[in-house]
Amino acid sequence: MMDLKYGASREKPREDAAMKRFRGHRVGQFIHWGLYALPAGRWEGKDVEFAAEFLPRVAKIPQHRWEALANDFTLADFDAERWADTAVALGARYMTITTKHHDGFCLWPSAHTDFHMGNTPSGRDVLGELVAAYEARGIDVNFYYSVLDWRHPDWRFTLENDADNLAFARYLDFAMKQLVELAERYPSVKGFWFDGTWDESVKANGWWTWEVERMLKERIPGVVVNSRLRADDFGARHVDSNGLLMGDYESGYERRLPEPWDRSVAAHDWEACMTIPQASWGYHQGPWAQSTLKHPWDVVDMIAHCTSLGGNFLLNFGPRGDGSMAPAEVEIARTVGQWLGVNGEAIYGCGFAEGWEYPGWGYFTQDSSTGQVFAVVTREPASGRIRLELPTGMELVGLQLLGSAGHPFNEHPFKRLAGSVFEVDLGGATSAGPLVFALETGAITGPVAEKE
Ligand SMILES: COc1ccc([C@H]2[C@H](O)[C@H](O)[C@H](C)N2C)cc1
Repeated sequence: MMDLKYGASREKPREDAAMKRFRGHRVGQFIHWGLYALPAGRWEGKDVEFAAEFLPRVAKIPQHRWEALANDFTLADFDAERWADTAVALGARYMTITTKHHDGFCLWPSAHTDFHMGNTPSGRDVLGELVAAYEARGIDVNFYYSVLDWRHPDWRFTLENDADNLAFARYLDFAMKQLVELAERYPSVKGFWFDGTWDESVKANGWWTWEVERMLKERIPGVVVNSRLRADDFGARHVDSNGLLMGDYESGYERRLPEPWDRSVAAHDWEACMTIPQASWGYHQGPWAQSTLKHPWDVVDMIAHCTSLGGNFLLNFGPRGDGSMAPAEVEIARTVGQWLGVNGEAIYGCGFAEGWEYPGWGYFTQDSSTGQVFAVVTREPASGRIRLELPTGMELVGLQLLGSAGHPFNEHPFKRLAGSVFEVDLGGATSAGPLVFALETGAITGPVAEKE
């Protein structure tokens, strides 16, 4: 093991109450909102693909024209209560909001820049309104903060000379001041989601990333920080040069999940973040985005996939320029939330089911406190039957289809194929969306007649 000054803070996952709470949430609402929601991927009458929040870079928009958007950011239809209601509808237990994205615009009245909400027509403190509305509903709030800042004069992608080093030192000082400001203004925030840390300039300043994590944890005990913030003494990111995870959970899964399903992922805490369109985080009005919205059952499959490997799933919403949520995204939230309303006991507070192999037709999840195992069937075989392979020596005693109150364990048709292998006929089971069974199991006590 190398002796690192700015490496991982621990070798094992955090087991304190705040981390257990974050881990048990399993489902979060990501929100990307800023000036980019106004053009929404269209500039000078032309749709620009792959560019909602990236529009200023992709369309090479002059800085002064981008900054002028602040004058149109009227928040005419922004209502934090309605946003929070969308999170409730989704069944989200936490929300992560872009306080400042790569363009440098701040959703709070920062004292350290002029590019913020205070210099817009409404002057409203968007972050303050959101924290109040979400916490009133018992939903934890986390802050996304982009270290990358395209607007700030002292930002550097690389450090070529002393002048660059001096400028970037000023930038890191500015960013630290903004992070202290966020921690002081909104002390109830539960986590920080850092982004924009892939450039050489940041990787060469692992000490700063270590200092940021230390400062936040000093000011907000229990606060949860993602792995994207951290670089170690040698510029290694997420995982330090000794192979240990930095930050409190791995956050490299962006618009992808662990494929193939691999139990080793369950060794540490992690979170996958996902867009509803194929690839747009900010609202993009064009068919490039709007024709690629995920189906609610795709989202349910991803939620169960993450839970089965002990990870959280953060589904992104891109509100429109006027502050209204996009109706199509709200509809998806409602459908997923209705499914979670019936089947959430297989997700919330659940994780990796030790000893259960990946079944192919869906996922096994296990309640971390009761040990109850669930089968989430997201890819029903054409045969209408699933092969249920229990850990060796275990007996399937019965199974309960969630949401079918009164459906006693033993009624559902299943038969033993061999030893601890059973087949369940899904035939009669009906449910809105993927089926979930609570499994009642026991130890095999006597000889088992093997099927010929
Ligand atoms: C391909 O390079 C990317 C892709 C996504 C990102 C940003 C997105 O704007 C969004 O904030 C996502 C979470 N982040 C990684 C940055 C660089």
